[in-house]
Formats: sequence, structure tokens, C-alpha cells
Amino acid sequence: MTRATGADDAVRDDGGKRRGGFPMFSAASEDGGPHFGRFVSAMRDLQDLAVSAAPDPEVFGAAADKAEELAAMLRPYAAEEGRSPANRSIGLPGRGSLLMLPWMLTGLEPGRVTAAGVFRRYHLGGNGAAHGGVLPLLFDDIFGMVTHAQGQPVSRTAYLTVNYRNVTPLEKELTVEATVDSADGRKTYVSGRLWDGGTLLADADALMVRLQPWQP
Ligand SMILES: CCCCCCCCCCCCCC(=O)SCCNC(=O)CCNC(=O)[C@H](O)C(C)(C)COP(=O)(O)OP(=O)(O)OC[C@H]1O[C@@H](n2cnc3c(N)ncnc32)[C@H](O)[C@@H]1OP(=O)(O)O
Repeated sequence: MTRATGADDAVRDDGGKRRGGFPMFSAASEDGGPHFGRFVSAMRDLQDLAVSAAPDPEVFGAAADKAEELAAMLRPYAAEEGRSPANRSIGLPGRGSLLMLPWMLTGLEPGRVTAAGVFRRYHLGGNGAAHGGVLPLLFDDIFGMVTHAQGQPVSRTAYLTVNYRNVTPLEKELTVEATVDSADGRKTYVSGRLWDGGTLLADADALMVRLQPWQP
């Protein structure tokens, strides 16, 4: 493995507000406060039920009333990117973002990141297996983290290839690993593997390219 060098050479830091073409975000203090984790957990339960419940039609009417009421409660607090605790709460599954899979980091070091978690009913593709589209999401996120840990924090995915080796089960604790395979200037080549115990479910590789200061 080659350690990237010169990562800061092309990086602009506008008084700590931007790095490369990216705004700088900090971790959310205390993961969004005492209620945020419970809120996100309840929302994930709702996601599962929204794609699986089959009640009498009037139940959906009552549920829609409550969902609209909840949205109206939160709408006044919609904030610009980087202000919400979602995606910045590193102590919560998926950093507290509903878009991210509800997985937790289990290891983070230069060149290697590991995580563990489950795919839930919300992630169903068909016949009890995870949707193929959620695996690139998992790999892309952990590839971003391993590139970050490698000292190339402001990189974007140029390509990402997934090989689906076995169907990925729901509601079963799985593990994923990402490693840096090589680095060449702005380019970081990474790979990852998704495991069910000793069974390889999928592997992936990607190229992460460090942004130039003017790139979004
Ligand atoms: C608070 C806590 C948070 C902490 C954790 C945060 C984790 C978050 C994780 C989230 C992470 C989410 C991450 C995401 O999801 S990022 C979102 C998904 N990705 C994008 O949107 C990227 C869109 N594309 C671009 O912006 C540009 O194309 C980039 C920047 C990628 C390159 O455009 P640029 O104009 O700069 O590049 P260049 O032409 O000078 O090329 C440079 C070099 O690269 C080589 N090359 C380029 N493309 C390819 C290719 N496809 N195959 C093979 N090679 C390729 C090229 O040959 C050249 O090599 P060389 O000739 O120099 O040898």
C-alpha cells in the first residue's frame, strides 16, 4: 500500500470554511442531542413499515395525517447542508442519516476501514435479498471514509464497480471492509468486501480522485 503524499498541496482552506472544492463540515456535537438518535431510529422503523405494511386503507389515511403533521413540525427548521446533525453524528448508525445504511464503524485506520450492520426490510430487493442498488451505496460511503483516513479527505468517486457474488440477506449482521490498494498523486485506488461470516457476498473496487481547489 502506498501512502498518499502532497494531499494538502492543492487544498485551499478559506479560514477553515472550505477545503478543496468542499465546504468543511465538523462532527455534530453529542450526536444531535439526547433525542436525535431515538428520532432517527423511529424514522427507520417507519421506513421499514412504509414499504411493508398492508393495513386497511383507512389506516393509511390516519398515517398520512400524522406524517403530514410531523413534516409541518420540522419544516421551519430545515437548514442548509452541514447544519443538521444528520450525516454528522458519528456515534449513530449511518452517522444519523436516513440515506446512509444503519451501519457502525468498527475500525478506522490509514489504509483500512471496517463496519458492521444489517440490511433491513426497507432495503429489500426481491425474494428476501437486499436490493442490488444499496450495495454501491455501502461501498461508496466506506470508500469515502477509507480515502479520508488515508489523508485525501476531499475526493470524489470517479468509478465504482461491484461484483455480486452471493445474494445479500436482510436482518443478518454482516461486515464490510475497505482498503486502499494504491495511491498515485490525486488518485486513490480502493477495494472492498462484504461478508456474511466467512461467505463473500460482494466485492468492489473504485477510483477516488482528489478534487482541485475549484472543483465542486
Ligand atoms: C463529519 C464526519 C464525516 C466523515 C466521513 C465522511 C465520509 C463521506 C463519504 C462519502 C463519500 C462519497 C463520495 C461520492 O460519492 S462523490 C459523488 C459521486 N462522484 C461524483 O459525483 C464525481 C463526478 N466526477 C467528477 O467530479 C470528476 O470526474 C472527477 C473529480 C472524479 C475527476 O475529474 P478531473 O477533471 O479532476 O479528473 P481528470 O480528468 O483531471 O483526471 C484525473 C486523473 O484521474 C483519472 N480518471 C478520472 N476519472 C476516471 C475514470 N472514470 N476512470 C479511470 N480514470 C479516471 C484520469 O485519467 C487522471 O489520471 P492521470 O491522467 O492523472 O493519471
